[in-house]
Amino acid sequence: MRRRKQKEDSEDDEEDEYESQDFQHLEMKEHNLSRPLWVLPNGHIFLEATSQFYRETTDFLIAIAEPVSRPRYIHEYKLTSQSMLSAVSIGRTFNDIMSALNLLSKNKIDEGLVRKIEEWTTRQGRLKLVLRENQYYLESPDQYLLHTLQQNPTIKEAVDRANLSLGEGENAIETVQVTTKAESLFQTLRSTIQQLSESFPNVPTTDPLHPYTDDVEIQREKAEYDAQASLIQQEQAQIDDDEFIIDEQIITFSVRIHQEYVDKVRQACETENHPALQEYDFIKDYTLPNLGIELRATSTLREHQEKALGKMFGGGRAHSGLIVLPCGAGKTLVGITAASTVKKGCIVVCNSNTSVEQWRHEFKVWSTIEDDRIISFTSKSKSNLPDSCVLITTYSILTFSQKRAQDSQLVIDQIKSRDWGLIVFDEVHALPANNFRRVNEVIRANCKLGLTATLVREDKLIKDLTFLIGPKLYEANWQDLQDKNFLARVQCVELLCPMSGEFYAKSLMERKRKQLLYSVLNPNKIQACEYLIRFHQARHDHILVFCDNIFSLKYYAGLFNTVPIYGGTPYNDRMAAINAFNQAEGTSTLFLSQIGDTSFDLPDANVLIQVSSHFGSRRQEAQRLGRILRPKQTGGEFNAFFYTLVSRDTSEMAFSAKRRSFLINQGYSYYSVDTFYNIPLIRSTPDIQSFAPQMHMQDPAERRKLLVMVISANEEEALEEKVGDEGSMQAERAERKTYITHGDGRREQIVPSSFQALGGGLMGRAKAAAPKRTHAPLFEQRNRQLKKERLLQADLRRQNK
Ligand SMILES: Nc1ncnc2c1ncn2[C@@H]1O[C@H](COP(=O)(O)OP(=O)(O)OP(=O)(O)O)[C@@H](O)[C@H]1O
Repeated sequence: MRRRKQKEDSEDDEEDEYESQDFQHLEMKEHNLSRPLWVLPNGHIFLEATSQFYRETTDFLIAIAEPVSRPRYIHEYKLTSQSMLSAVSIGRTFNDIMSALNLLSKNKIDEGLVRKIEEWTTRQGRLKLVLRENQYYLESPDQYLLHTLQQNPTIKEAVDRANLSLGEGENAIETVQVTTKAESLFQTLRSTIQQLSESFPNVPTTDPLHPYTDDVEIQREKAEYDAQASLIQQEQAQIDDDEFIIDEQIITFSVRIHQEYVDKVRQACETENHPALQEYDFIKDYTLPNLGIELRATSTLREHQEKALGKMFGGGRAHSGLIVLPCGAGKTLVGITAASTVKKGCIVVCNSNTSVEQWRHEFKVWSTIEDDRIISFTSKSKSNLPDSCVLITTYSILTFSQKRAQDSQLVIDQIKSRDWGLIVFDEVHALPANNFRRVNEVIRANCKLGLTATLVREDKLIKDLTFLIGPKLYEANWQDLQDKNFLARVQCVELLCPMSGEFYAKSLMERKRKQLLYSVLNPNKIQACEYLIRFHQARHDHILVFCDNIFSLKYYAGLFNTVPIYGGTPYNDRMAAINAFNQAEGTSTLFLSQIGDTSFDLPDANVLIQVSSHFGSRRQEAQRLGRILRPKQTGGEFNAFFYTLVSRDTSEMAFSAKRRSFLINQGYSYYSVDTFYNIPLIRSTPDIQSFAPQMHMQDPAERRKLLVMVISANEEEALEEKVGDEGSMQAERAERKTYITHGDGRREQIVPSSFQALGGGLMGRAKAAAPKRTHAPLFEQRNRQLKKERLLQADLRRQNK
């Protein structure tokens, strides 16, 4: 595990790699001033965010390319094989893409890149695995490809089995479906280019971001810009004529495959280098019973939610894939709308019991579904399934591999015995791929939707998601949502705290793992943290303090007489603290371990201070930022504050730089300051020092006491808390033991204290409840520490004299 973590941290993602090349000799096109894109031969695309065509061009780029970095003025995207798969899955074709790119690019597009795009789009887009009228088909416009694929033994077997099960008079192998080319092209490119043409006459003059001012020279340039815009408009009209008004026919061939082979056939197509996109023709599904669910008349989708769902349901079929929206942008409503559109049995899988309850609540708020049609299946709640329902459960329940409680097993058997219209994977990025495979084994779902805030994962397992669920269908731009007030406006600050001399000196004598404790409990960092807490308390803010190391978390929380929230916090204490935080009228402060990264709903939090974190994890940084992203009604330029406290000259500095990179690429700017007086918000606030005299760590005796405590801590105490599925599984195990069967067959539930210690079935680690293992190396280590402690005490006594 440890080794894996290190691997995650050391690995650099492909996103980070950037080939530096000389692009001075790009051939510029006519009217390049008003075209918004630079398309480089290496597939990187740069968008001028100041362009009048910014909005439409962004929609187009999001559909065909991976966002690399989107700061305020210039956005960078990258064309990749995966992004092309996503583009093809939502109906883009090579011609669509090239027409739009040629129109929008300032420079002529490199021939090599054009060939690459052609290869990506034609190879990947040619095959679909379609569920139509309750039969599975491999579908392609390329008849030869379908024949070739049938040479693969698995696909051949799947086709042969399907033929065996055909009824008399049914058509044998291939069927033909016809659509017009004009129709399909119209549906795709039209939306992009027509929107562009509509916006051409409106050259902005008052846009503050726009580079044009009153200067005479600039006015001349602007006139030229206007003239170019109308020329491009004509060019666009020309494209309409050439590309759209062709009433040609596209013929689609399909071959039927047996239902039992669906996953194997997908795998085989992948191996043959022709990944099959999954589509579900839910309108023509007459086998699965319908589910009575509609969105309420009062539920109005936001623009980004509509766009995401538009991609999922393009062409009247449901496309399996991933939707990426930042925390707080309304993924839950996207999932609920998808369920209300498909109107068949739906499973939602989330990562904690708390999330299960939240989803249940939101289904009731946004949709008309009857109460008895929403079933929560957790370690605490189990019931029989009606013929069609929304089932909300957790990953750990579905993937639990040991013997289950009898009533759990009954529910699992019911889940396995039927087909589901839709499965929604919440927080899809957080789970290992083998868990998804296990979920796939348990559930047969016709369409799969993965929801996530970030597709960043240090271990590259994210690529497996494309295979297991489907390509990315939509990814929102964080800054755009912030500008529209759908997200809070966050100021990010990294505060560098010098290591206090005695802590630094002693930490050098320790092994790497233990050094972490010295950096987290660095008295200067504690002071900075306390200062920020007191400052924001005075503003009546809702403050979250994150610390992944439990030993330190307890210390920080202790300074404020607060209960720390981590895996070992008893369930009732935990919920009481969270409820108090959410209901507080004035200020409130919560100290959390990494179980707070995703598990709890804390909508009012607007300040986050992290004193320790999981190495260089960009995903955790993004998740944590998400904790304060819920839109806020108040505030000036910024209404949420994200602080990372870093001990100078320690490994924390390198990790911090890596953690920030994801958010910087989302357009957030970080202030790095070396004293809290330089934090912009604090500098502009009067009376900033008024509470300084009451603060901890001013008395040398208190610092020494802390130093002794850190020295005497053992290495295990320097470790992070381990959270995730494991905790929930342990809860499930504990839960199994909580039943006794009486002589008359009656079962009675008992809640043992260890179960309480686990947090009553929520996330958390049994570590706190489990007895500590004792063995020789630990004794030796302890002895070494005692010796060090005695030496230090003597040292301190000498200094005091
Ligand atoms: N279309 C909408 N209209 C009004 N409110 C909305 C809409 N969509 C979402 N919200 C509200 O925005 C808030 C955040 O939504 P939600 O919890 O679904 O976000 P999320 O993306 O799942 O965030 P997280 O990852 O933090 O759970 C909720 O209070 C939700 O009710």
